[in-house]
Order: sequence, then C-alpha cells, then structure tokens
Amino acid sequence: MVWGAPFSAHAKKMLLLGSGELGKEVVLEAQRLGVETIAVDRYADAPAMQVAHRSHVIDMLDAESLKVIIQREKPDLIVPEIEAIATHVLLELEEEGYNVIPTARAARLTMDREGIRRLAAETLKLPTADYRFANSLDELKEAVADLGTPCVIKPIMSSSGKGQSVCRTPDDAVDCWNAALEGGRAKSTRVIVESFVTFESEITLLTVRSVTGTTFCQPIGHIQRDGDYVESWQPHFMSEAHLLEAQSIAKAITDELGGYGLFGVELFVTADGIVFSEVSPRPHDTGMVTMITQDLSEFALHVRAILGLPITSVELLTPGASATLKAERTSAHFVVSGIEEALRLPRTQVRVFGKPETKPGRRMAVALSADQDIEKARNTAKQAASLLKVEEINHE
Ligand SMILES: Nc1ncnc2c1ncn2[C@@H]1O[C@H](COP(=O)(O)OP(=O)(O)OP(=O)(O)O)[C@@H](O)[C@H]1O
Ligand SMILES: NCC(=O)N[C@@H]1O[C@H](COP(=O)([O-])[O-])[C@@H](O)[C@H]1O
Ligand SMILES: [Mg+2]
Repeated sequence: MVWGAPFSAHAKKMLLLGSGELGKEVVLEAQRLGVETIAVDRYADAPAMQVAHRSHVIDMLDAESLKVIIQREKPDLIVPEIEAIATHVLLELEEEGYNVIPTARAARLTMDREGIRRLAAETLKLPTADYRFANSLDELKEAVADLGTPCVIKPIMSSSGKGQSVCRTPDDAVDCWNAALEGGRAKSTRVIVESFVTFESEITLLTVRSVTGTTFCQPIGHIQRDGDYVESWQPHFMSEAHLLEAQSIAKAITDELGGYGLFGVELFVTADGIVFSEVSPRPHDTGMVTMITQDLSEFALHVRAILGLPITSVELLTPGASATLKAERTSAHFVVSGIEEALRLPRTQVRVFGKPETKPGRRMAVALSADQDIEKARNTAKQAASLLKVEEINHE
C-alpha cells in the first residue's frame, strides 16, 4: 500500500466513471492522500472534472468508448460514480485484472433496478415492496391491476427520481408510462412497478466495507420530493430494534455485493418493520450531510476503504442537516446568489457544485448546518438553502 506522486511511474491512479457532485468530493478526498485522479462523464466541465488531474468526455454507456479510455489510462482503481455505465465492460476488465469498485458484479447488479431488486427480494429474501416489471404500456396496465393503486413506476435505469411517478388510479398508467420513457437515462422501455410503501420515515444507512470489516454510520433521515432528495439529517432517531433490523439488512446486502467501499443502503421504516428499497455501491446524495456531521465524511470513508486502508471508527461529531438548491429552468448563463446571506447563519456551510448548465430540478448546491438540536439544524439548513438562488443573467 504505497504509492508515488501523481504523474510519476509509481502513482496510484483512480478513474471515476461519473463526475457529478459526489465524485467531486471523492476526488478531493483522493487528492488529499496523494492519489492521481481522472474524471470521466458524458459532458465537459462536470464538477469532479474541475478538481481532477485530468478528464475525458465519453458516452459511458458505449462499450467501445469506455474500453478505450480505461485501457489508455490503465487505472489502479475504477470507481463507478453513477449507475448508467456499460457494466459488461467492467466485468470483462475485472477478469483482466482491473480493480472495479466495489466489484464489477455490484456495479452490474445496481446498474438497473431489476438486478438489485431480484437479488434482494428473491435471493436474499429481504423485505421489499411487491413489484412487477413491464416492457410495454399493456404490460404496465396489467402490473398496475395486479399490484393495485397507488403504486410507483420507475424506469429500470434512472436515478434521482428521473422518470418516476406515482400511479394513483389505473387511468394514470398512460401518463406514468410516458413519464418513464422521457425520464429514463438509457433509452430502455422497461419499468419497475412497485406497490406504494406507507412509511413512517425513510433512512440511508451508510455502510462501509473495508479491510478492517464492516462499519455502520449513524442513520440518516431524509425527505424526497418527486423521487429526489431535498433534505437529510443525521442522526435519525429510531428504536434499537429498528436500528438492528436496518443494520442486519444492510449487512446482508453489502456482504452479498462484496468488495471494499461505502454503500448507501436505502430503507423504509414502517409500522411493520424495516423494508429494503435500494442500495448504491458508492457515496449517496443524502449522505452529503456527513461533510458536516462526521469526522470522516462518506467520501473520505469511500476513498479510505477502496484504497485498502483501515477504518477503525467513524465518529459523529455533531448532529446536522443538509438541504438542496435545485434549478428551475434550463440555462448556461446563470449565477448562484445568496451565499453570503446563507453563511451568516450559525454553523452553516455551502457546497456549490459548479455544474455548467441548469435544468429543471437539477441539483446545483447544498447547504449544511450543524446544531445539537436536530430540528434546529434542519431548519437552519433549509433556511440557508432557501437563501441560495440560481439567477439567470443577461448574456447579450
Ligand atoms: N415503493 C415505494 N413506495 C413509496 N415511496 C417510494 C417507493 N419507491 C420510491 N419511493 C419514494 O421515491 C424516492 C426515490 O425512489 P428511488 O430511491 O427508488 O429512486 P432513485 O431514482 O433511485 O433515487 P436516487 O437515485 O436518488 O436514490 C424514495 O426515496 C421514496 O421517497
Ligand atoms: N441520486 C444519485 C445522485 O445524486 N448522483 C449524483 O448526481 C450526479 C448527476 O447529476 P446531474 O444529473 O445533475 O448531472 C451524479 O454524477 C452523482 O454525483
Ligand atoms: Mg433512491
């Protein structure tokens, strides 16, 4: 476990597939340990590209382009940052000896909702919502009739709620189908239909697999709007019994996926116990709160784990919360205002991702606030986020 300076013959090279706000923090943490970083994404000037040693713009769903870049760079670590990647290439490259984080199979299984859902529900028998898959509007109508309404419809390949909708009556099926077609990341027409889980709260249990074993962070509570996170806080108080149940589900799924790294295990807390939703084999958006709450953020933990370094403990230094700033329109000419006002709030920080373009609903920044009282932390973070604004500017 030794390496030389970036750009030298003995450098440790980490290549990120996906370069958004989460990857940006992973790159920064890797740089702190002297690792050489390469950021890849589908568009130029993505957040992680702005802090990496170099970058490449490719279609990561295109097997050939992906292979060419990886074989040219020969990284020591291939770190998927989003789901939508030609993961069969990663399987091949792993066979050739490349180190895919956490494993190529985990990237493959979590690339689409079907792989991970079948593994969790059918192989591991973890509690999940009832589900069906559909390839056409007719199949969708059948699935909706089968499961009953309300139910949730999502493209099998999408994230951050894109293409997701709630079907409240059978008549909604057409609109849900169209929403899924428009919102899916890959132009696949397959969707998952899930029965609606009535939950008391939902959490992300960050779980790290490292050379020193499995470590759980304190649960993170969150609120989602239109399938995307708007607010998160840590710790989320839950009963000892629920916490143990959550940890046991997280242990089962992460052990099955294997490898080293941090996982975001998404769980619903219901009157009947904990229900598994999904898992990211990488840092989680709701986990950005750990940048203010923990001694090692989820990004620092991911980097440490994947480099094979020990993690002897993770300390919660303070309760805290995060709240997001989202754009309302499409624009390449804008400024983010209100940073000064937001930073006047107590124990508050902001992260501005630096995405070059806005789109409706696109996450552009996050506010982080700490307070001994979690409700106060949540209110401060929300207030800070509401002071931040994406303002279009005249570019004549
Ligand atoms: N079956 C369900 N019942 C009730 N609510 C649901 C269900 N499925 C999803 N949701 C709600 O929608 C949110 C987003 O769903 P999900 O995590 O599956 O989407 P995603 O696109 O993968 O999001 P991300 O990439 O942010 O994790 C959930 O956190 C939850 O609030
Ligand atoms: N829920 C997953 C998630 O939050 N992923 C994060 O969002 C980026 C894509 O953002 P974009 O769609 O704005 O380019 C990804 O690259 C990742 O950092
Ligand atoms: Mg999710």
